Amino acid sequence: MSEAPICSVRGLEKHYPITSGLLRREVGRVRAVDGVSFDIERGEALGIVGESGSGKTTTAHTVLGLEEPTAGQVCFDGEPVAELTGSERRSFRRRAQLVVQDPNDALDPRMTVGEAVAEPLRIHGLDDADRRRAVVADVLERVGLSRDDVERYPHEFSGGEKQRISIARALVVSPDLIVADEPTSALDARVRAEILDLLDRIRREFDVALLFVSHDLDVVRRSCDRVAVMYLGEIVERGATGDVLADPAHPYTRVLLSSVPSLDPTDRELGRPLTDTVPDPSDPPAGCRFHPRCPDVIPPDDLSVSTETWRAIARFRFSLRAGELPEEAVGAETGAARDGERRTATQVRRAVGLEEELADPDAEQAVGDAAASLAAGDAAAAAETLAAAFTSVCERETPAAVDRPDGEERDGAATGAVSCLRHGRDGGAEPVESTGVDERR
Ligand SMILES: Nc1ncnc2c1ncn2[C@@H]1O[C@H](COP(=O)(O)OP(=O)(O)OP(=O)(O)O)[C@@H](O)[C@H]1O
Repeated sequence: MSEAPICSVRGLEKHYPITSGLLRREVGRVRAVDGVSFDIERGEALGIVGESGSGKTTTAHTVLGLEEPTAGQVCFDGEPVAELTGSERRSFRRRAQLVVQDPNDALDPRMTVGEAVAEPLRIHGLDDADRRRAVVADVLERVGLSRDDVERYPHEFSGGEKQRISIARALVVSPDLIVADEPTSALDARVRAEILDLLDRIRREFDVALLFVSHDLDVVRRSCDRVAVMYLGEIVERGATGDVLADPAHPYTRVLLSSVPSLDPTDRELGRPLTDTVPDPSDPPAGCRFHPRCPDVIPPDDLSVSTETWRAIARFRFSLRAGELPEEAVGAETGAARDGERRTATQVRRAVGLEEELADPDAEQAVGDAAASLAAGDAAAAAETLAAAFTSVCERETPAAVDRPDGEERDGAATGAVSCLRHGRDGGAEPVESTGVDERR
């Protein structure tokens, strides 16, 4: 593709200050978006996918200029958005439109459909009322409504129809980019499919680019040419949708995929995160931000246990830190044991799946000590022992984005990238594909 992208995002950051006291002194920052880069080509559909709180909406709003970036740059049609003034800024506001999840947020209940869809035209300078009426009637038909709907009010329409009206409002000013933030999550499956079909048709008919923000991989699979996967304010993997979903290179992408109910149980188990708690974006984990949840977290070089055992150790360590240990593993003094009885170290080890003696003597010593500390109610000592004995490179090194292993090339450049230390390290470990095989003894 030789034409410059319609939108180009580089090193984008959006941090929200956390303040305290009367003087509202800054005591921290929510790193909602933390160094994100991507391009949206003209006429393509790019999906941003990730769990709640990963920074998708903040990215979308910052792209549209609704939020000011803390750092980094958004260029629209080659121009830095932050530097646009006057008519250029107005033109950007027309050319980049937003469709939100709940159409009720976009529609004034006191305005007729005709008024609602005509409003952006008026704001952007189409003063001729007859012309406006003609354009509105045409757009309503293009989104699957009737030109006779102009006199009706939003409450007379179903959820799906209201979303069509809000799409008509975006489309009426002939944008080059529509940012659709969870456009179908409030709709039932049948209507969702209809709205996705509509957006797809609009993209082709009007050659408008779409930025889809969604937590739903099925939406992305269905509607997007390319996908960027976000976790805790960062893009961890991006590439052609087919490549990324068929062969995810980042463990987080596998975790997201494994939450899709249609997968077979083996795939689902492979993508099970070590812990469920998403860390606070004001205090993200060091190194790879996903490491405390990552089922493929890299073991210490000198550890000689099976992959399965390493996973159990890592789960023990990070669940303890996240406060997610099973009740059976928690000593009475920590206040969480149901029966108020003290646990034995053996019971703790059984509860975390490490009851058998480990072949590696150092690992055995550390797990035994940690279990004993926990049984005695000293969770802090247990956490310290595990952290000292089982430090992963994933918490020391921040992964750089490297080409996806099987990424196709376009114009000589790889189309996909992954930020995971399992890829691209010199002699680095390959992604873990199997469970239960003792690979390290
Ligand atoms: N105005 C704000 N002030 C402080 N923190 C914010 C603000 N807006 C968002 N955040 C925080 O930034 C992080 C990213 O939020 P964002 O809404 O962008 O995520 P998301 O991936 O779109 O999630 P969701 O799907 O739940 O909307 C969250 O931790 C959120 O609490």
